[in-house]
Amino acid sequence: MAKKANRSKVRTEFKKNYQQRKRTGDLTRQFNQDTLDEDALDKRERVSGKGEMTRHRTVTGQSLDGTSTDANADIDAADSNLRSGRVLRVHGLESVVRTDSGEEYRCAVRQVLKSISTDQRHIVVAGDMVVFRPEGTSQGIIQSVLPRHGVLSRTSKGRRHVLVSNVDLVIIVASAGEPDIKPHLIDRFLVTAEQAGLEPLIVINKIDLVDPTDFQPLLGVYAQMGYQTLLTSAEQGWGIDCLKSVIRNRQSVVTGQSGVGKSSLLNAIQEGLGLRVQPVSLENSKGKHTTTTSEILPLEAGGYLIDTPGIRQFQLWDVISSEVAGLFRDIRPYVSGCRFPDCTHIHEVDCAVREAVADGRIDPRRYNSYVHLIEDPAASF
Ligand SMILES: Nc1nc2c(ncn2[C@@H]2O[C@H](COP(=O)(O)OP(=O)(O)OP(=O)(O)O)[C@@H](O)[C@H]2O)c(=O)[nH]1
Ligand SMILES: [Zn+2]
Repeated sequence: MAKKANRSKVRTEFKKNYQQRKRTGDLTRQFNQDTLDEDALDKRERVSGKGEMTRHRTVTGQSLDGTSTDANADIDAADSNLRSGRVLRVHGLESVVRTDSGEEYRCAVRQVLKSISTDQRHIVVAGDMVVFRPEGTSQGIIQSVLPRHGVLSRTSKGRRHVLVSNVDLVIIVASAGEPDIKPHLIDRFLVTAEQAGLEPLIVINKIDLVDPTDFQPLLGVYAQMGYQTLLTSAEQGWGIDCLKSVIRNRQSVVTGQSGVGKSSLLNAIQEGLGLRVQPVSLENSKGKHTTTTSEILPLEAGGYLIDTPGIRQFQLWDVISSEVAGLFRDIRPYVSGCRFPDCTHIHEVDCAVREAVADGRIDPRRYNSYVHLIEDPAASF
């Protein structure tokens, strides 16, 4: 009975969303509020850039399509006192910025930047590329935030909260045992990565606890969809070199349930990354959240790793149910074959998705993940 009521709720939501998008002629757009918001912020920035902000505007404008090196060159031309760098972490009003040459500055945010943001918490986030004016050898003032890509965010109490920016790889860590693998949770993280337009890498850690061949069928399904997969043991050092080579020179975010070995993997990748590792709680085998602050960790081999506690629980993410099918790579190709354009692929007749499940073209376990995600988007694990 409760399930029936839930299905009808899901259907109503689908319809509402479909109709709204139809009205706005926006049926093909992937949900990417982040980009829109960044554009809006950028516009506000340019408007308020008149007069006092002229030099800042020049720097930002010239850096729009530039890499950090280009940005540096532009800045040198405009003002030799300005430097660029990446925000490693934000502590209240202070951000720690690292330059390309590895120097770190503790920076405040320029007052005018604060006034153009509707939510002051979002002016600067970990991962941002910023232009700052050094004051002394270790302090500075952030003048501008360069345009972001690969933004991960969540909505809390109706407000968007950017967790990290400029990400290009999401490492989804699961464990082969202790805690047991949860393919549904991997699928949820995959949907999140697809939604944000980021490349995912699926890592199954603690492979020392099981027979690796047990995982071949599961990994085969993911590989068939074009996802990169990797078996590791942080404890035994297995698969670590491979992981290192995949993440070299990229900015990767580490995600996954508590206790799967994220911190252990980071420590195995690079000694002294300094993350705390605690034994999995004996009572429930779920592990404790021992990592508490967001941080971009520079890698000796090049690139950055991001450990962000806020993205560990899927329910923190915004996923619009009518768009979920399009975020499942294996379900997406069938969606256009359904009789009803607002098909939920759960109970409708002439549903191309359900037909593909019935004759084995879609893995039934993946389809179950889809149904769970639609019926219980806020499921906790
Ligand atoms: N057997 C085995 N145990 C591992 C492995 N990797 C990590 N562990 C253990 O799993 C437990 C949890 O590891 P963490 O690295 O703290 O896990 P986490 O994902 O960072 O946990 P949170 O910080 O709570 O999110 C620790 O007791 C580790 O020693 C592995 O490859 N094999
Ligand atoms: Zn359908």
